[in-house]
Order: sequence, then C-alpha cells, then structure tokens
Amino acid sequence: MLPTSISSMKSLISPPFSPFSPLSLHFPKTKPFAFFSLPSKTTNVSYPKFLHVNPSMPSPRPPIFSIPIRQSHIETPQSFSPCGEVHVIVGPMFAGKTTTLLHRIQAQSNNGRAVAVIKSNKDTRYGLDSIVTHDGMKLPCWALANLSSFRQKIGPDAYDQLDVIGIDEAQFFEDLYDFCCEAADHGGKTVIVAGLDGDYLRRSFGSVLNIIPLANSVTKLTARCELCGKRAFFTLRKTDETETELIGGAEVYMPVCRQHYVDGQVAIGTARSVLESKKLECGSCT
Ligand SMILES: Nc1ncnc2c1ncn2[C@@H]1O[C@H](COP(=O)(O)OP(=O)(O)O)[C@@H](O)[C@H]1O
Ligand SMILES: Cc1cn([C@H]2C[C@H](O)[C@@H](COP(=O)(O)O)O2)c(=O)[nH]c1=O
Ligand SMILES: [Zn+2]
Repeated sequence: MLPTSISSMKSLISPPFSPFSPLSLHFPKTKPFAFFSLPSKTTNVSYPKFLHVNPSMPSPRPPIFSIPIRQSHIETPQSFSPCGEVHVIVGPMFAGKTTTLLHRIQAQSNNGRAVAVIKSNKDTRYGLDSIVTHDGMKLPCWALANLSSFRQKIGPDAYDQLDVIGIDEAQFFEDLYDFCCEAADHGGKTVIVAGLDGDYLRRSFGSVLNIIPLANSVTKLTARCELCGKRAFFTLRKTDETETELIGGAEVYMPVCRQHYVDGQVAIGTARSVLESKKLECGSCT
C-alpha cells in the first residue's frame, strides 16, 4: 500500500519545510492559562499559583484558599515558564502506537499549535525523512541519534516556538527522560511519546518505562494476536537472533496473546536446541 500523507497538517515543523511552514508561526505564543502574580506574602483572595486559574473561566471555579505564600514560591514574570505535558503511548508492535501518535499530533496541529515529530535514525525502513505506520500513513519527521541534538538541529528559535513534540520509537533514545523533563518542565512543551514498553523477551525496553513518573497520561494499546485473533499484549520475534535491538516489521515480529507468546517461546527454544544439536552432530557446520 502506498503511504498516505497527512496533508492537512497546518503547523508541522519538519525538515523539508525549513524552518517553518507558513502557518507554524504563532506570535504571540498563546498559552491556555493566564499568569498571576501574587501581590503579597499572604492573601485570602488569590488562587494558589499552581492552579493557574483562568479569570475568564466560567463557574464553578476552583475553591478559594487562604494559604501563606512564601516569597520564594512566587515566580517572577521573568522566571516564569509555563509547564508542559508528557503523554506516553506504549504497547507491542502493530498495536497502533504510531497511528495514535500521528492522530494526536494532527489534532494538536489542527488546533493551531506548532508541532514537530522525531524518530530514531536507527529505523531506516522507510527512509529517514518520514514516520510511516504499518498501514502506510506517513508524516515528515526529524530522524535523530539522540534527543539532545534536536534543539540544535531545528534551531533554537524554531525550538522555542514549538508547542508540541512527538517522539516515535522512543525505546531507542537513551536520553528520553532528560529530554522529556526539560521540554515539559522548563520548555512548556507538550511531549507525546510512543514506544515499545517491552522487547521481544518482555523486558523493559530502553527508557520508555522510566518516563512513566513524568507522565500526565499513559495509554497502553493492544494488537490482535496473529495466531488466534485475541488481544495481543506482546511481540514475538520469529527469528533466532538474540540482540535486543533488531529493526524489522512483520517479517521478523508478530503480535501475540499471552498463550501464544508462551507457546511461541517454547517452540523457538525447541527449534534452537534442535538446530544446536544438529550443528554438533555435523562437524563441518560452524
Ligand atoms: N501482523 C501485522 N502485520 C502488518 N500490519 C499489521 C499487523 N497487525 C496489525 N497491522 C496493522 O498495523 C496497524 C498499526 O500500525 P502502527 O500504528 O504502525 O503500529 P505500531 O506503531 O504500534 O507498531 C494496525 O492498525 C493494523 O492495520
Ligand atoms: C520487539 C522488538 C522490536 N524491535 C524493533 C523492531 C521495530 O524496528 C521497532 C518497533 O517498531 P513499531 O513502530 O513498534 O512497530 O523496534 C527491537 O529492536 N527489539 C525488539 O525486541
Ligand atoms: Zn493468541
């Protein structure tokens, strides 16, 4: 099937349209909630700053607190940096992680937010300039070795104007935790991360699970077991390669339910020992 481009994407900051497509410029950058500077050390009419109350918000508003506020907790406008968000999408291969990521990115873009998508440059299956789902949906992206290089690659000004950053194949980025922390906590970005929670042996894969404590939301998707059609939670590797990182698609991997994961591992283990014993019997084999 030929890849289908998400053509209605309005504010995608992507390499081919360097540095911005026309609609990606958003001056001034609007943020959902107003900044409140709290006037005194103690007040009984202000909302706690962390609620970021919008004055135009219709009733019912959050309750009014009377709390002592230490001066050190009051952010000055200069130091104020609105907080972003981290959303994590996990699951086995073929579960729709990339599809979900692209839909969420498109929805953000449709809302006028400036977006960019990053994938690992280890995955060269469909070239390096696009993210492509198993169904052929396609989106331009930045293919990088690590996330810390992103700001420099895109340019500091372009980075500052970004609202939303999508990360696909997150299991391949060692610096995922630090990047998400910095981008959301200090950069005010919404970071949407898609990746495998587990490898073919169902071990935690890369840093994906490490960012769960940073997350606003976590979505675990399931696929369909290729052998029985039930929900698939795991990825079975069909070959006898044992390295953790092995780029591939349906020729190497299949989504399976728990029963067929266990059966598959037994079958692969048996096949491997049969092959090993055959090798031993045959002196000329290496
Ligand atoms: N065994 C399979 N081989 C190829 N494509 C599959 C298989 N199982 C499901 N798919 C398709 O892949 C789509 C999900 O693709 P994608 O979003 O790229 O998944 P993920 O990023 O989780 O690997 C599914 O909607 C389905 O149409
Ligand atoms: C299970 C497993 C997967 N991989 C690789 C295979 C693919 O290149 C990606 C996953 O892509 P998807 O978008 O989730 O379909 O990861 C790996 O290297 N090691 C594994 O154990
Ligand atoms: Zn099954």
